Amino acid sequence: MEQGEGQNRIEGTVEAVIYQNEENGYTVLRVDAGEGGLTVVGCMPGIAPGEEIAVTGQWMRHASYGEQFKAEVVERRMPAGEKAVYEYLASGAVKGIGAATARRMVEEFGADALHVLEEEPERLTRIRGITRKKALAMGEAFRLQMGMRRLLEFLGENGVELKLAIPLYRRYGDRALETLRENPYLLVDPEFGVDFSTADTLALAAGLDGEDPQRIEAGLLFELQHNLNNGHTFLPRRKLLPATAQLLGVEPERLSDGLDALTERGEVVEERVAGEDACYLAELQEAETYVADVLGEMSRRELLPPDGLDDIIEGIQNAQGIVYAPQQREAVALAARRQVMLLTGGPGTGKTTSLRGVLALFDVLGLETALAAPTGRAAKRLGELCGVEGATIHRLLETQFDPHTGRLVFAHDEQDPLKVDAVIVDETSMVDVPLMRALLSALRLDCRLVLVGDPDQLPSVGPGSLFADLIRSGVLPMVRLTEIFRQAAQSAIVRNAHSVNRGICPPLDNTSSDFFFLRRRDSVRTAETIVELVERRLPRNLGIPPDQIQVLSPTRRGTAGTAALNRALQAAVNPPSADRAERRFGEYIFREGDRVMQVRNNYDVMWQEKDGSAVGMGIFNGDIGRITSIDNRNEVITVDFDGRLVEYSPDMLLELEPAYAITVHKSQGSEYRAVILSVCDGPPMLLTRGVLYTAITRARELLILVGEDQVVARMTANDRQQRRYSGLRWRLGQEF
Ligand SMILES: Nc1ncnc2c1ncn2[C@@H]1O[C@H](COP(=O)(O)OP(=O)(O)OP(=O)(O)O)[C@@H](O)[C@H]1O
Repeated sequence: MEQGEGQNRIEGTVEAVIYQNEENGYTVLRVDAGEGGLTVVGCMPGIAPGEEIAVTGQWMRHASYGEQFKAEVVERRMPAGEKAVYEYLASGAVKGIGAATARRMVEEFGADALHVLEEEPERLTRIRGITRKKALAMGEAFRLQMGMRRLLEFLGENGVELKLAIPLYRRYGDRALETLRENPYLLVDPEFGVDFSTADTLALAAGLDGEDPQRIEAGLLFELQHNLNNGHTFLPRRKLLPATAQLLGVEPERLSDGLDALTERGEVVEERVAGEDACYLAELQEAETYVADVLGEMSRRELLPPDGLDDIIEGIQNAQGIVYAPQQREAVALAARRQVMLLTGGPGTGKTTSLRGVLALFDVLGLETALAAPTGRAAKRLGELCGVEGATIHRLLETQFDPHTGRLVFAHDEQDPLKVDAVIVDETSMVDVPLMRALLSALRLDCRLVLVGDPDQLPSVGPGSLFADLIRSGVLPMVRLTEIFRQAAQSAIVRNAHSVNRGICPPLDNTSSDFFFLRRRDSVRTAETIVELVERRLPRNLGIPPDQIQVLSPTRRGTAGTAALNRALQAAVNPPSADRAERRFGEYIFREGDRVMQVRNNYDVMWQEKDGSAVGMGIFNGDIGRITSIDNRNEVITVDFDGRLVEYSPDMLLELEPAYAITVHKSQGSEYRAVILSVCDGPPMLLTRGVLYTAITRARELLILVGEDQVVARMTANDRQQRRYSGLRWRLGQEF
């Protein structure tokens, strides 16, 4: 599709509804606008033939369907006149009314039929065959529809995305419009995801005073919510007040009462934590306290080790065909004595080998053990390494949507705990506080827990620096593996990862066979080299096909950022072709054969195994797949995620991005045969040691850095980590 220019307005009568998606309201209409039929597309749930509409939007050219009008604001007028009312009712627009009933209604009430239906449905009983019960049900169905329509009009008039009508309705039912008018700030809830400024404009336009308590409280909650994305579980009062004051354009002193009101109502918890006046969203405070309490409790519990533990470990070593180093032996032995433990270490220090040892021990002890990881890829890899199935934590807990709140809930919790005796979690550095809370609440009281990870990897995207906090608290039983095994030490990838971690810039002299540096003096040349490596050099010279190479960049922006690299790599490895369909979506052109990534957790999307053998739910942030087909007629893009096929409708495309190049942050928890990292100048916040270390440790066989050597040196030296406000370590310390 090509985008036309400027806003246009058309008016007409709906002739036919060609397509309507019940879930998200996406609709394709045939509209009679006086000069023949037009195609209008957009979010217009419940719209029906016979309705008069006035639509503001833009003309677009669709590759297969030609010109169509994309609606942004839709004003719907009720059909007037007997003919239009009849057509509207006969179209099936109102549940329970078909053509025959429509005819009788118009015969009886004329053009007033709709008024009767909405205001005095009991009068419908005058029509033969309509009982009182049925009449009331018809009236109710119509009123519901009118509610949706008015809600849509309100959203349209206020420049809020129309597609929010559906989730608003799901949450608030027929009181949605009223509730929204009373409190426009509810749109800022993460479920609706509207900018604070949009909701604020709406509220101010409706006459709310700039210092109204409602506005101030909404601003404070937004600021706390927003800062979860920066990894903070709380904000100190001394930061929260000025930040909110700036957001709202009011004096900080004006905010204290609002904060007090929120605390009184229990939406915010203010608590003295590690010398700060910590302000928490209530659920985060609860989650953090819960995690500290439960892990503190588990840490104190000592278990009786089995008789002959040494012999058992001996047997496990023999079965694995290795001799444990002392630290590894200690790890397995600790798992026999404690209910919870941490197992940490850098690459090649034998974490996985020890984890397998613990798993084997639990097996000998007759414990049923679940293996889990925070991402799908990490879970899969863990399963492969251990020879048993690994699951994502979300899958283990069985994610469900609460249809009333539209929020995510887990099937397993204190009421319905997991039926396992032990859980081993890998890549724990990626687990945030709310997810750990959910996991802990689903463990039986005597369930064992082993948390494995590398604390020097980038921290979780979500709030908290959980794994690092657990380690630094010194409260949990822990084994830290430090010895790099000979086999691993032969790899320059492993050696250099460790040296970066110690702040020593790795040698960039290309004397190894798996770690290379290609010096390029600017980002244009860097990008060219990266494309050449993926397109020709690695496939031809080393036999590594493009789909086993992952290009990484610390940043999205700039010539050597992921956005530009994706365009360049797509043009090189999957160029336009007559036999590969494509579809434009925002700034992207998706094409059959493209490598793509799901960028949000979507728990209620359905996948089907390629061979049709199984179906399931859920595709997660960071999952990488390939577009197998683009059906522009039905507006469906099919993506193959390692054998699981998912169909993306237009509204889901927001969750899909090209993945020839991805940011280092998105690569966490995944491994690739070959990794190419672009190292060009950029903001120091992104050029950190943690980013370089994480990127290097993603590579299994080959790592190539392309760019400027000073940038590599600077990244190695830049050990600044953005401070995350979190009270977990402090709370664990208080426990003892
Ligand atoms: N006790 C041992 N004796 C000999 N080799 C070992 C021993 N423990 C581990 N290794 C070898 O060292 C290498 C690294 O071990 P492992 O994969 O367990 O480390 P890791 O910490 O999980 O590494 P990564 O984080 O890179 O996956 C492997 O090749 C493994 O076979």
